Amino acid sequence: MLFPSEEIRLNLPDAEISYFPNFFSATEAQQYYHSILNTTHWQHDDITVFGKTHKQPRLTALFALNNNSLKYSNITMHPSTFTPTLKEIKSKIERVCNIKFTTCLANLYRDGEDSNGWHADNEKQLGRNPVIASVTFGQPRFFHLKHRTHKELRHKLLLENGSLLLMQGETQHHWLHQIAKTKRKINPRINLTFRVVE
Ligand SMILES: O=C(O)CCC(=O)C(=O)O
Ligand SMILES: [Fe+2]
Repeated sequence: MLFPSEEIRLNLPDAEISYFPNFFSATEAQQYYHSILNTTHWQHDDITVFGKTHKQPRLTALFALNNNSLKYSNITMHPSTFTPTLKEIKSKIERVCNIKFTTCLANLYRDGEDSNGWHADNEKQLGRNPVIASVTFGQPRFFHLKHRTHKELRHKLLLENGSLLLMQGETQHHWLHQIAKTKRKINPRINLTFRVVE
């Protein structure tokens, strides 16, 4: 696919965020979902937040072209090499991002109890204005955004199967994002976030 069907630019101040709902076809998305789910060595790390240690509420895996580890929430993740499937996805995304990613952090949200708390992807190793390309395979989940200083500024969008969300510019300086828990009975979701890690 040379041109994704549609680009929706979020009209939010201090942010540069685009959403591509059907970046991958339903068939492609389903194939990728099963392939990644079954071939990934998922890890379940302890995280320490506010001095308390507990299991992260989701499974993760890190892939990179280099040896650079990824550090966040007192975790250091060491990368495996990219699989052919992940390389293929990466190059499809790079056609719209004009950037070459080094790293992919995969998240597996097993059910509605799994989540990702409020944060910004602003670690030094991601550079000044990180470009983050985030893909969804499987269960759609809501992505929440809130402005750091203008507390009334909030936004929520559904990340659908086969979609791509692109965050760039100063987004990580001014906005936090999360995937909230839900009480609904839902299927697993795989999220891939492509980044440049120095
Ligand atoms: O699952 C998502 O869509 C978001 C993942 C995320 O924010 C992250 O891994 O930094
Ligand atoms: Fe994030």
